[in-house]
Amino acid sequence: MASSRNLSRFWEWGRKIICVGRNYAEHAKELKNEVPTEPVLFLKAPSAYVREGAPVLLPYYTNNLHHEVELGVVIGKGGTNIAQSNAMDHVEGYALCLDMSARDVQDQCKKKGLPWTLAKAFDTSCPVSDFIPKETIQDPHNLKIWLKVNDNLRQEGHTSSMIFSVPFLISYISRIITLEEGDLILTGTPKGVAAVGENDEMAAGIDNIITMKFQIKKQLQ
Ligand SMILES: O=C(O)/C=C/C(=O)CC(=O)C(=O)O
Ligand SMILES: [Mg+2]
Repeated sequence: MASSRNLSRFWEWGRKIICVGRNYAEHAKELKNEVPTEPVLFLKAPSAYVREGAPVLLPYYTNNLHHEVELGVVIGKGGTNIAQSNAMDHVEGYALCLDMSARDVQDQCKKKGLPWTLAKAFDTSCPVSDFIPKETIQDPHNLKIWLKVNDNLRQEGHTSSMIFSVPFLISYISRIITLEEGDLILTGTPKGVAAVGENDEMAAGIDNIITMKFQIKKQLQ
């Protein structure tokens, strides 16, 4: 699945960030949501990307910014109506990702029936690790992902607990939104989401494959 351009800096491509919500039953339950029978999808803007060394911003309009650690899937070969049986041929690699979420804003949006854009798609809402080549991960459904805040473990989950598998998600999404080279799919977070505040340090990892660290800073108005 050779790509025409190097995807090891996929965040520079400006392509879509497609997020799957409520893909772990324990997380759906901790936020008092029903366990879904179909994937819940939303989007982040490419300006949501942030890399280690730069801060994750605490938006001025939230009092409850949550961390969500997630496995990201980097698309190498685009397509529409991709069959589940071929879906993994469209994967170039993976990344460890955070889906930073302004939970109070999201709750308000849910109450008012409004989209989640303010809660989920703001600048720096998608911290990402280095690119992980596909060959490094034999099975994306056999990984432990974790997140600590100031050295305290907050989230530890196993990707075997995903409700919808990576091939299913690729196939499902591609029937609605054409997938393109450089797109990133966030596959949902396990339980343990909680608030972070100014100057907190988040560290996250996938097994012994990758780790990353980010600090929270207040957004200047
Ligand atoms: O439904 C809610 O209240 C919240 C859902 C999410 O934030 C979904 C995710 O982003 C996720 O499960 O990873
Ligand atoms: Mg999420």
